[in-house]
Amino acid sequence: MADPQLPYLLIDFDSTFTQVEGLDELADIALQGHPDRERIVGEIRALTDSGMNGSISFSESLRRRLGLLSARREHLPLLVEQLKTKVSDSIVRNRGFFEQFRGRVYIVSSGFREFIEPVVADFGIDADHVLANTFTYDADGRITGFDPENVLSQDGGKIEQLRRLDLQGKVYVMGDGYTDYQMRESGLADRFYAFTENVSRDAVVARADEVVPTFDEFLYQNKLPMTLSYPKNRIRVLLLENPDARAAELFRAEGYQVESVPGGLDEDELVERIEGVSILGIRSKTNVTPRVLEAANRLIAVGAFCIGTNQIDLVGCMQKGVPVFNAPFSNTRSVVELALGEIIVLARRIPEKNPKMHQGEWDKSAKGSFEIRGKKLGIVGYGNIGSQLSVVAEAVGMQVYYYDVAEKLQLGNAVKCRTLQELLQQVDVVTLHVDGRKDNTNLIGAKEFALMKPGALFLNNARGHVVDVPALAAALRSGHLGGAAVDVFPHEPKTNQEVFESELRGLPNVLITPHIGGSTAEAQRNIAEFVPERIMSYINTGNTQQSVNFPNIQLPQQQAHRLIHIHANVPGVLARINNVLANRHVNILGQYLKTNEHIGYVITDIDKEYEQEVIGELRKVEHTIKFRVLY
Ligand SMILES: NC(=O)C1=CN([C@@H]2O[C@H](COP(=O)(O)OP(=O)(O)OC[C@H]3O[C@@H](n4cnc5c(N)ncnc54)[C@H](O)[C@@H]3O)[C@@H](O)[C@H]2O)C=CC1
Ligand SMILES: O=C(O)C(=O)COP(=O)(O)O
Repeated sequence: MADPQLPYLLIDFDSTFTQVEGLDELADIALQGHPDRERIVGEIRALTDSGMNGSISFSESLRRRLGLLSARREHLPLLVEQLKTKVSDSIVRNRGFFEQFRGRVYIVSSGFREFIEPVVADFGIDADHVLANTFTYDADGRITGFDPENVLSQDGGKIEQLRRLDLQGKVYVMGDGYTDYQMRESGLADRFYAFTENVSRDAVVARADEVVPTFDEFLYQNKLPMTLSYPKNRIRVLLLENPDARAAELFRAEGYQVESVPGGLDEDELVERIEGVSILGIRSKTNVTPRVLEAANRLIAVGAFCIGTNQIDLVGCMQKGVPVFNAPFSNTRSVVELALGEIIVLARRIPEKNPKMHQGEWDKSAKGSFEIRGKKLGIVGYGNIGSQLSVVAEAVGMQVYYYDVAEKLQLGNAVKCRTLQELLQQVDVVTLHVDGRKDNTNLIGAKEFALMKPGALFLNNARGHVVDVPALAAALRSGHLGGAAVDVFPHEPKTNQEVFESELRGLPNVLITPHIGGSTAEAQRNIAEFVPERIMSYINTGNTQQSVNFPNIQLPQQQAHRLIHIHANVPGVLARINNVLANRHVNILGQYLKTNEHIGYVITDIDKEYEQEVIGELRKVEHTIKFRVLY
C-alpha cells in the first residue's frame, strides 16, 4: 500500500507537542527552594499567557520571562527529563506516525532548542527539523537571555521562519497559540489546526480552520495512519437523569465528549437530542423507544445507570447492533435496606404518627402496631434483591416465603411457594421485587389484594406498572390492608420541579417515596463506575460481558487487529466472513461467535498485515448490522 501523502506539518512545541510550557517548567526547577517561588512562577505563567493570546508582543513576553527565571545551564538536563514525561498523550500514542513521516514534520517554536531537540529526537525528528530559539549564558552558566539574531525571537518570527523554509507543497500548521495561527494568516500556510488537548484559547480556536482536541483527530481528518481505530474525541456521550458525577469524569478521562441533561427527556425531546450521540446514559425514567432508536444515527451503546432495563427497547437496540449495559448489583443492597426499614416503619404505623407529631398532636398508642420478629414475609421475585432481602429479613427474625417464576436457590430457611396465590394467602407482609417486563403489568390487582390477609402490609419497590394503583388505594381505604410503602409509580415526574400526582396521596399508614430505592451515595458511585467501565471495555475490546441484550463474549487481548462484527442471526454469515478473509489470505489468530434469537456477534483477531480492501469487503457481507475494526 502506498504511503498516504502528508503535506508539510509544522507543529508547535509548548502546550502542543508537550502538555506544558517549557519555560514555566524551567522556572519551577530553577526556583526550587526560592522563598518567592510561587509568586514568580505565577508571574511567568501570566506572561506566557499574555504572549500566547496576543495581548502583549511575543518578544516582550519572552524577554520579561527570561528576566524572572534565574535559570542555569545545569537545570536543562533536569528540564528535558521532566518534559519527556509530559509529551501530549495523543502524540505519545502516535509515535509511529512521527517515525514514518519524519521528513515532513517540523517543530516550529519560540521555545528553546536546548530542551526541544532531545525531547522530539525520541520521536525520530532530527535537529534540522527543529526551528527554535537558543539561550545565551554568562561565564558562570547563568541563562542571560536569547540569541537576538534568531528570527524566532522576534515579533512575527514564526512567519519569517516559514518564509525562509521555502517549503514546496501544502503546509499545515498545528498549535495552541496565536503566533501559530499567524502563519496561516500570512498566507504561507494552507491550514491551521488549533490543538486543544492541553489548552484551548478562544482567540485561537475562533480563527482555526479546524479545532482538533487530539492528534488522533488530525490524523483521522487527513486519513493518515493512526494508533487508535477511531478518535475518542468523536465519541459523544449524552447523560440523562443525573448519574453520579464520576460517570462523566470517567468518560472524559477516556477522551470522550460528555453532555449532561439534568432530569429525563420525553420521547420527542430525546428524538431531537440523540442524533450524533454515540453513548446514551439513562436511568429508570427515560424510555428508549423504537422512534428514539430510529433517530439514533451513531449510537454505539446504551448505559442504564440502574438495574431495571424495561424502559429500553432491548430487541430494537439489538437489531441496530447496540448493546445495552446496566449495573445489575450496584444498588441491590440499598433497596434491601429500604425495604427492611419500610417493613418496620409500617408495622409501627409511623407514616401516620410522624406527621401528627409535626403538627403538635401526641398520639401514643399500641393500636395496630406489632413487632416484625416471627412474622411471615412474602417475597415476590426472588432475584438479586429478593434473595438478599431474604437473608437480611431472616437475620431479624422473620419467616421468609418466596415466589418466583424461575427456579431459584432457596436461601437459609426460606420457604418456596408454588404459586403467587399460595404466598399471598399466608404472609403478613408482601414485598415485590420482580422486574418490570411488560407481562408483569398489573401483576397485583384487586383479586390479589383480596387474597391477602386482613391487616397485611404491602411494599412495591419494583416498578410502578406492576401494581394496579386504584385497586391498592381501594384496599387501603377499606382497611383491608394495614399499610403500604410504595417507591415506584406508573407515572413519575420527569424532574424534581414537577408535581407528583397519585391516588395514594393522603391515605393512612402509606409511606410514599420518590423512587429512591437505589438513591444512596454508595449505590450511585458504584453504578457510575460500573457502567462506564463496561461500555469503555466494549468500545475498546468488543467485550460484551454482562450486556443485557447481547451475546456475552470476552476474548483475551492479543497483538492483532480485532474485527467486531454484528449481524442478523441467519445461517452462513460466519462462512461469508471467513471466505473474505481466506480469499485475501488473512491469517486468523482467534475467533469466537455467539448468537441469540436475533443477532450473531463474532469477534475475529487477525494478523496486522492485510490489504485495506478486506475491510470494505467485510462491511459488505450480507446481513451485516455493524462492523468495526479495533487496533
Ligand atoms: N426502587 C428502586 O429504586 C429500584 C427498583 N429496582 C427494581 O427491582 C427489580 C428487581 O431487581 P433485581 O432483583 O436486581 O432483579 P433480578 O432480575 O435479579 O430479579 C427479578 C426476579 O423476579 C422474577 N420474576 C419476574 N417476574 C416475576 C413474576 N411475575 N412473578 C414472580 N417472579 C418474577 C425473576 O425471575 C427474577 O428472579 C428491577 O428489575 C427494578 O425494576 C431495582 C433497583 C432500584
Ligand atoms: O435500578 C433501578 O432499576 C431503579 O429503579 C433505580 O432507578 P433510578 O436510577 O433511581 O432511576
